Amino acid sequence: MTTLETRSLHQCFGGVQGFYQHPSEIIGLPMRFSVYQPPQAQYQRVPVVFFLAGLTCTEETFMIKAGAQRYAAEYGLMLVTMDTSPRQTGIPGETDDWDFGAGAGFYLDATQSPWSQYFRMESYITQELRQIIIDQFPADPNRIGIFGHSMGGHGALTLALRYPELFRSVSAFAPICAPMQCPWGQKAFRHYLGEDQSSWRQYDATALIADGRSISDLLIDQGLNDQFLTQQLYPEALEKSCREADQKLTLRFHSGYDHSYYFISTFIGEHLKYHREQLG
Ligand SMILES: N[C@@H](CCC(=O)N[C@@H](CS)C(=O)NCC(=O)O)C(=O)O
Repeated sequence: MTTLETRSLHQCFGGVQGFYQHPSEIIGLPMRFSVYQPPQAQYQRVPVVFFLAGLTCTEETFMIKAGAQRYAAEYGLMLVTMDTSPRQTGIPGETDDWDFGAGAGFYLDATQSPWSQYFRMESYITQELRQIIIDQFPADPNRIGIFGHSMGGHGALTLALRYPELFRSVSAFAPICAPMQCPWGQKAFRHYLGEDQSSWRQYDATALIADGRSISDLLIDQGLNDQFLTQQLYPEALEKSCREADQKLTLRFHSGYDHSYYFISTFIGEHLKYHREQLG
């Protein structure tokens, strides 16, 4: 069992907010993550929701900015967040861009050198981190959901579609819905996955649904004043794919809201309520 280094613990809404680091076998480097344990976790295993953050974020961003712990305590949900990529890999140029490399792992397993040696966030989350949460925290392994924001919304959608046996509920804030079609996704996929676009489809929620993958339900919130909406996010492409495939989708547009955590914190309570209901 991997040894966790506890970086800090904080009492929060009757539960415990913890920040951890461990030597990751799958990444081959130290990885950081954080867990909020609600008060109910003191005496029983509780349902869990993984949150995947967006570009430039770390394992701290959501826990500091989303205001989620109040609702997690109310609904008895454990929250798990992780860093958005491996760090300090030594790969030349890994910190040159804010939308690629460090802070931009895109929740996939890279196949192209040099990234493929370390950038394996898909396996890290679905195998190693999931197992740590089940083994070392009072988590109910049969009630795990996933959600995320922007790049992390893309991650939540694609991991839920690819691993329906692992994640029983899914939602997203302003997700990158069709990464094969937008500049952020094309840049990342070209470097991580190579030029052959047939290998990109498995990491594109709109394509996965068109190719027959499905999930029981899906909730997405999107601000209409989001500075990335028209260039990068393409919710209408996902909506079309869902409609054609008969995939259930609740896509809500909100006038005035931008891409920030002010938007996320406004709707976080509704997302956690949704996950609590879906997870039973
Ligand atoms: N660094 C970019 C913005 C990156 C950005 O907006 N990241 C989003 C996710 S895509 C985020 O959550 N940032 C962290 C924050 O708002 O605290 C810029 O300067 O335009």
